[in-house]
Amino acid sequence: MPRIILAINAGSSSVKVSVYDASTSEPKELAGIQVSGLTAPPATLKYDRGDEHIKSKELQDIKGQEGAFDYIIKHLTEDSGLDALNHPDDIEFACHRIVHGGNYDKPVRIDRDTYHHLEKLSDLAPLHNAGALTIVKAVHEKCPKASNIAFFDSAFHSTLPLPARTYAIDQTIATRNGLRKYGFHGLSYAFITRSVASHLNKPVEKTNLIALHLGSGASACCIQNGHSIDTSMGLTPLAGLPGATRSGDVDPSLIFHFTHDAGKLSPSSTKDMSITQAEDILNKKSGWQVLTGTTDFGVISSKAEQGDEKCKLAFDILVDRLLGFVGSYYLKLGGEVDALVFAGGIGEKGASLRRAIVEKARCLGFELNDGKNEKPSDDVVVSIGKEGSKHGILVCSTDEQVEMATQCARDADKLKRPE
Ligand SMILES: Nc1ncnc2c1ncn2[C@@H]1O[C@H](COP(=O)(O)OP(=O)(O)O)[C@@H](O)[C@H]1O
Ligand SMILES: CC(=O)OP(=O)(O)O
Ligand SMILES: [Mg+2]
Repeated sequence: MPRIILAINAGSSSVKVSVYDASTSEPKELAGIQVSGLTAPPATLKYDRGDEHIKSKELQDIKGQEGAFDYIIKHLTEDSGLDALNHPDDIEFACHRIVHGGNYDKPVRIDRDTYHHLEKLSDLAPLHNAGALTIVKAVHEKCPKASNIAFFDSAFHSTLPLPARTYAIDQTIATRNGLRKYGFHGLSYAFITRSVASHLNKPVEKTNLIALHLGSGASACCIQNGHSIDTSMGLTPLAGLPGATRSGDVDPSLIFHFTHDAGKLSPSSTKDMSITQAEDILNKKSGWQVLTGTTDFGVISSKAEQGDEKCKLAFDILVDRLLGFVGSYYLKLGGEVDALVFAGGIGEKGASLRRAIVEKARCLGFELNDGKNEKPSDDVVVSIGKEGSKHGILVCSTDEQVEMATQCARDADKLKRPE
């Protein structure tokens, strides 16, 4: 029997699942399925298995994350081309990307206690945790034989030094309420660190990177000797860089001048998650969407080039904020930087954004190979730097699902539910 791992990445509006055979040491991807558009129906299906590809197929009557997961399990078990998975009982592990993991510094099997603990953290990641926990519940019901494992986006940053993780506030209250920098996108940064070290032929423990994960949510990470020593997100994924619908850093007093109702409960609160008007505005009603009318940074970049003023401002804001983190992390690494790494949808596809950043970082010894920047190859890690320049510049096709499956296969004996 093959060892089947399902790696599940539940976003606020989509559920992505990859299926792996982990019978051998490196998990092999058998299929990838994604149901998107859950907040703006009709939902759409994307499916890839070998030569079989379905793109943007409209689905009717899919309700929420649970409905999407039901559909996904049915599709996978009924696909006659996916021999290894014919029944939900064939799934040995279900790996869940949980964005906020509080003090957890490694993956854990989800039992009743961990589940309730994670429920309490939902308020701190209002776009993410509640959706992921809905899927944990669905797997528990639909795939009773699977071991449910939580992989935390915050775990990679458990190495943050005290000054980097501490806010300058009353420490009694900070400790009591767990108010510190946690940092996120850690599964992606773990994948990036492992893949880039292997590309550079260096041990992970000697690899220093400035890594940028730029997707719907965007963050930067300073990696020294393979460990996170600083990152731009904070107590919640709102801090740092702006994103699709997030403001990123603002003066903390700003919200009280924006609305008199900042502390009131937002109508988008649910029984599983309470969220204030302030959190609603800064997490869901800000960022690229309100500045330009679209969340697609590809559209923003090309309109900016054509002279659209709103898009140009949004593009320049991201460049401005990114330069702040690149400069800061360069100093924190004492200039000993193996590479500046671009990842996530915007980092991987946004040639003009990469060009704008590297032009300004030229004074630090970063130089671009323009041809490679315009058309990086499909490899997992691609160099786009000029040969002979002081520091490397890389594009990494990051993959949070592969990272979960790899860690799960490595520690399978420890993570598996006792019979
Ligand atoms: N050609 C492009 N140039 C710049 N950004 C792009 C391009 N194509 C897509 N993107 C951006 O990539 C984002 C998706 O990144 P991804 O990492 O897949 O997001 P998520 O955080 O939802 O997983 C889209 O929202 C879009 O803004
Ligand atoms: C942590 C986070 O912001 O994740 P995403 O970019 O997937 O929304
Ligand atoms: Mg993402």
